[in-house]
Amino acid sequence: MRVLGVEGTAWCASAAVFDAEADSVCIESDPYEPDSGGIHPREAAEHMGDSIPRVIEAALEHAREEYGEDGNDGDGPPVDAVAFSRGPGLGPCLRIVATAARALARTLGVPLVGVNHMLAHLEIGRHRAGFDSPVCLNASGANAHLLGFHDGRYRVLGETMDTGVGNALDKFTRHVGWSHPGGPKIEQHARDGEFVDLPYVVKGMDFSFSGIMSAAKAAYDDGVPVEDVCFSLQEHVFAMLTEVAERALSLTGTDELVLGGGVAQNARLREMLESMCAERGADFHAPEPRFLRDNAGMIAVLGAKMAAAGDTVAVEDSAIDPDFRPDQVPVTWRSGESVARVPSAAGGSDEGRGSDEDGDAGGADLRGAEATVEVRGAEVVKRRLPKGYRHPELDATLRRDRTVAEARLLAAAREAGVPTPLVHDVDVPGATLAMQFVGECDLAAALTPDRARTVGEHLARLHDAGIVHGDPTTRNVRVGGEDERRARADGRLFCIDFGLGFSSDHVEDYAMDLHVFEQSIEGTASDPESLVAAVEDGYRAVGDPAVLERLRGVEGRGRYQ
Ligand SMILES: C[C@@H](O)[C@H](NC(=O)OP(=O)(O)OC[C@H]1O[C@@H](n2cnc3c(N)ncnc32)[C@H](O)[C@@H]1O)C(=O)O
Ligand SMILES: Nc1ncnc2c1ncn2[C@@H]1O[C@H](COP(=O)(O)OP(=O)(O)OP(=O)(O)O)[C@@H](O)[C@H]1O
Ligand SMILES: [Fe+2]
Repeated sequence: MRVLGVEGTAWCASAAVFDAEADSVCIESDPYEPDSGGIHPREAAEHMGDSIPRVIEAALEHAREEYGEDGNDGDGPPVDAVAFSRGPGLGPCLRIVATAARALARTLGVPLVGVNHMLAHLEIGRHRAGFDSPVCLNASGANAHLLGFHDGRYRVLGETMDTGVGNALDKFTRHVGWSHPGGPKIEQHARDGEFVDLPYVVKGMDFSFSGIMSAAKAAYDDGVPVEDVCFSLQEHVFAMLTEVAERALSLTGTDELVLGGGVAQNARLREMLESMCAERGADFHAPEPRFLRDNAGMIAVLGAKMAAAGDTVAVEDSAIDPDFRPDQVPVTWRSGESVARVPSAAGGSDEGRGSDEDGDAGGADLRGAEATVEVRGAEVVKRRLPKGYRHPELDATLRRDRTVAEARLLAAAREAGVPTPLVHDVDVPGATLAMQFVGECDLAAALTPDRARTVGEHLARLHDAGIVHGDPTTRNVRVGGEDERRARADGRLFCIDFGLGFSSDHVEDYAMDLHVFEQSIEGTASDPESLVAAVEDGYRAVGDPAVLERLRGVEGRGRYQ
């Protein structure tokens, strides 16, 4: 099968021919380079209008040369299908691409395939790596998210709560007066920079860039050398992405990671992800740069997989969608394998090395994304080990602050009526906590609507006491055993791992906490709807209804800016 792909969601007018038998891709691209400022939608659309016909003609010319005027067999078109980026992206650009693709498919008499641009960024990595079911990190201009395949769809495991990662970097370089795109200039200047402290914001597997970008601009305005700001921006922003990618690998029990998107051309980001994967024994793949930035090669490759599965679209149904989300796409081209296996009953953590089947892990070492947890009889010792991918200063700060926060909030939560393990000892310089062993397995291994409801109640109690958990997932709740159930009628559910927690009286922070918990259910459970409804019932019964209202707003926030 041979497919001609067309791309033009924002800045890159591109056409490509993918030959599936030879696994070869020929890409013709023409980038739009704004004279000043960022991407202007009208100028970008004008660029598409001029360039799309040209790049299509060049790609077709290549196909004719390679495969003969009428294809190999002498009587057919040179390609078997035309695939195009249907969204997300800038409406005026998408419309031009779609019009050209429809006309071409009609002229050649071949089917049309409508491709989700974000899935193309990730499928190209899976295709090139030959991985089966990896966690996918997309680091592009307008987006940043983690996806895992589960039950016929790519689920969003985590994402930016405000701007895309490339757009965030570009905003800083515009402030400094550098031309678009800013990412490569940040990378160059970072080579001569030194570390300065900037905000670092992750919430479960979600993250946000607005705080760090404001701080970076303010630092520059205050006279901090621009090289230092660039260096530190990279160290913070990419460490955030690496941390959430590691958490996604840990939560889903996956040992393959692929990277996609234009920011993935940055060597420091790739180095951090590579180092994180090596430390935990996972495989990492980032495709070559021509497949990372926007390009039609990735559209043609995914288009071919879709066409082979019969997933084509009639012209009258081929409307573009500027807000097309990756989790909206029914995945027709993959079989049933899932990234997100529900962890085994044995504690639920990575491998649970040495733990026995019922999770009563005498002497065993468990491993979360951040820490190792050593079980010593009725006690566990949790150590936040240094992360080699992080800058040493950032690493030391995060390990210290999280250890202190966890000890403080475990006690505060218990006072607020939420069961937590008792802290026995805190060693701040060693980033180590000794605490009571609780529960017999993680909630991920024993999730029921009743338990989901109880977690909703727990979160409401925490929030009423001004506590934000910061990372409430089904792995950070432990399910009480028989003894604990007998001792308390409610069958205890213990909240653990308050390392990302903080005190706050903002409804927004509480809604975000609920969002993180619901996302952890949606990413891994087979019947998420009833479980999510149960969480919200529990929350409503105990907590402030304004938080549930705000949750609806959080869910739709800032995904394609
Ligand atoms: C919807 C679609 O139009 C959009 N495309 C897009 O954002 O173009 P992409 O090629 O994936 O990424 C461009 C971004 O990638 C950044 N970038 C390029 N080279 C970089 C580098 N060496 N370091 C950091 N950022 C870099 C640029 O600054 C720019 O923000 C998207 O995929 O989100
Ligand atoms: N007090 C405890 N009692 C019993 N098991 C525990 C306790 N604390 C941690 N564990 C086990 O160890 C695992 C990892 O612990 P924890 O979540 O605190 O580490 P982490 O590295 O911060 O994890 P992550 O960042 O992946 O959520 C938990 O999922 C749980 O199975
Ligand atoms: Fe892109």
